[in-house]
Amino acid sequence: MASMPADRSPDSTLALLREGYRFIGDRCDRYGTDIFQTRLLLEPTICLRGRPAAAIFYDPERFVRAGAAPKRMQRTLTGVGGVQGLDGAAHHDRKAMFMSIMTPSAVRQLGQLFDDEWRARVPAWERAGRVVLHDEVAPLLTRAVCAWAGVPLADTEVARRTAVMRSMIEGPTALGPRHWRGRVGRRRSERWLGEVVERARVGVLPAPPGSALGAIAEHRDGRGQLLPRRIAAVELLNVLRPTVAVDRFVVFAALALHDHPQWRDQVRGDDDATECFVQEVRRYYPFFPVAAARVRRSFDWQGHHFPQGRRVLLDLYGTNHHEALWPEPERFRPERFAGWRGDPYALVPQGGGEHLTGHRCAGEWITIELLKRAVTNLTTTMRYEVPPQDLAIDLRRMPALPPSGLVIADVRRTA
Ligand code: HEM
Repeated sequence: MASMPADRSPDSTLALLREGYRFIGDRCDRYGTDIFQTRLLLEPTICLRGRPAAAIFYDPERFVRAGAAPKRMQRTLTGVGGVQGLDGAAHHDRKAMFMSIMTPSAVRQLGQLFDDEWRARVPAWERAGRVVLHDEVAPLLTRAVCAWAGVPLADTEVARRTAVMRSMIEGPTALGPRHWRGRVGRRRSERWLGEVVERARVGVLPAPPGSALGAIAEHRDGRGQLLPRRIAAVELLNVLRPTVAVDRFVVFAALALHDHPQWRDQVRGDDDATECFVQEVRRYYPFFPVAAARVRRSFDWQGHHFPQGRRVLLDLYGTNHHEALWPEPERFRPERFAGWRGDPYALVPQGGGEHLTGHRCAGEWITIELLKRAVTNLTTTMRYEVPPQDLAIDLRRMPALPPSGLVIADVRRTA
């Protein structure tokens, strides 16, 4: 059995928080491998990156998710009892519920709602002189996804609910008050959505057919049981929260248009080019650093032993920037996706493998649709300036974003 390179430090949790997205990649480069062992949160952990690694990581015969996610992540970002921590038949059943919502027409409908919100907001941006795109896009997504999901939302609630969902996204890696805001935000949101589910179940709030609320409130598990109210709330939040988080990708897309202005013309009126651009945004910019799992039963792979129960991290960012998969990985080149046939283990910003049978993100098609709408709006329905500001992305900060949130100025409608 080959010996696995190992970090010397007794625990590397602080190094991971300090080094951020490059924590695994830098060590792999240093050791000249795509696998090494370290200790995180005082537990031995195997870190992997690259395509072959992604292919085993997303093999449900080899890995399980139960007990893989750290508590601080569950208490802020994902919740307890949701689809992310399920395995086997329970996971298939719950995941089928999510995927039933993601029909092509439903995805388009959400795109249209976002588009309508965007266009309705442009006059306010014209009047404002300058706005922070990150702050502006999130409420549009909150409104669109709540309307789409069948969750009532008064105008007066939009800002608060948006802020709370953001706090959950920043919670897992934050320390002190920012982390606690994430926990409180999750508790409040689960209470709110638990009530919404209850009202749908008793018929006070009829859920539109095919809506996320309808699918989740009425879902019955393998034993014919409705989901407990809190779990239903966790799952409804699993639709709302990540949709609002698409705001970060929208900021990255706007940044890419700013840094590579030749793409403004290329994407205009060209759906294929827009898709290539959006895929490159998802590959290039940092979002989720890693995915976590545990070894189901001991096995050997590429001469290395994986003992049962061992925690394993797959470097999503590092796989998206792996030289063997992506020539010149540190260059933003949307043309690399022209004619791309897809590869479930190469482009993994939202996880890899299969949507239905594995833990790949349920909202990938939604993300692509919303990003395409945003790129089209940024290039065809308005023009704007990007004043001097700090747009540097610090890969040590998770989740990453340009510090300015991307300020745009002198917005004018063009369509
Ligand atoms: C903002 C962009 C998004 C990113 C970067 C993202 C990323 C991810 C990642 C990395 C995973 C975990 C994969 C794994 O465990 O191996 C995941 C899972 C998931 N995502 Fe997303 N996601 C996004 C948007 C969405 C949207 C829009 C939705 C729903 C509307 C969504 C719903 C889910 C669900 C339900 C899961 C759990 C799937 C499972 O465990 O089977 N995500 N996402």
